[in-house]
Amino acid sequence: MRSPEPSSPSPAEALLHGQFASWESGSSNNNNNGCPDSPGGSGGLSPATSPAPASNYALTLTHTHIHVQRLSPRPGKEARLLLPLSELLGCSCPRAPAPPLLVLYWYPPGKRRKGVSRRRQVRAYLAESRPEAERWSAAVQCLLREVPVTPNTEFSRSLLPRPRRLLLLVNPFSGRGQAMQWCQTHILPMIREANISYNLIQTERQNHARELIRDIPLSEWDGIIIVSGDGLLHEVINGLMERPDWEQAIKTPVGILPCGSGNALAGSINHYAG
Ligand SMILES: Nc1ncnc2c1ncn2[C@@H]1O[C@H](COP(=O)(O)OP(=O)(O)OP(=O)(O)O)[C@@H](O)[C@H]1O
Repeated sequence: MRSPEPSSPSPAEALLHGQFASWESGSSNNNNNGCPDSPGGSGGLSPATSPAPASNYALTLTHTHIHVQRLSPRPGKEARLLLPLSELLGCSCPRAPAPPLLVLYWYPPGKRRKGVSRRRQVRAYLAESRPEAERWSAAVQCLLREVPVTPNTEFSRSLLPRPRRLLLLVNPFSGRGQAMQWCQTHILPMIREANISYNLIQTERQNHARELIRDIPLSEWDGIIIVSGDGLLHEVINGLMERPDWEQAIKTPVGILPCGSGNALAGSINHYAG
């Protein structure tokens, strides 16, 4: 977790407050950043395998953070931690028969030699009941989707807007031919963690993406993501500009996840974005 935060949230700031138990990650847990007994880690989730006693936490949700205070063992100032919502990708509450977990997918920034990188961490907390875990999951998602909420809000999934929908266009032959593999291992898991729904289309030939984008109802999509090199992006822009509604169509958010050989455009965007 990030650096310890000395101050607790005031009761007026709290949107939700509750008690949870720790839930260990199945894989090695070396991402605690100095937080002893912190639940979660970098891998998948599984029941605690060690006989170590469970830690108990008080979680407080505010508009900007999740405050985590360890209650036992060894409560105290050093056991108080802060999760900024700006670093949270999403959350989930796995369905029964899984236990009532609040699972947080967290990507804190870390320094590397050049620029900043983000490393995935999963934090899971065992709630007292399934309705409580679902209430927290809904509340966190409301905040991530910028739904206006107050401490009086009765959090439930019904408050959430429809999930965002992305159209992914993947050129399986771009670059070294690893675009689909990257999708499976990196991109799709992140999209799912962010509670985004998607449709993935593999391009089958030259101009496939261009024709597709020219003809599909764009209102069904919140954005188009290109998993490829510059060539496919070029096709998508051409497809948007060839539509009768091009003036509106060209405003569709388009993203590129570079998997080509040159990736000059993605490199240039990254460079100018800092
Ligand atoms: N299934 C496919 N078979 C053959 N060509 C394809 C297929 N899908 C897309 N293409 C074409 O391949 C061209 C090159 O693809 P892309 O730009 O993604 O990769 P790249 O050439 O490796 O990357 P870069 O442009 O960054 O060097 C695109 O213009 C596209 O028209």
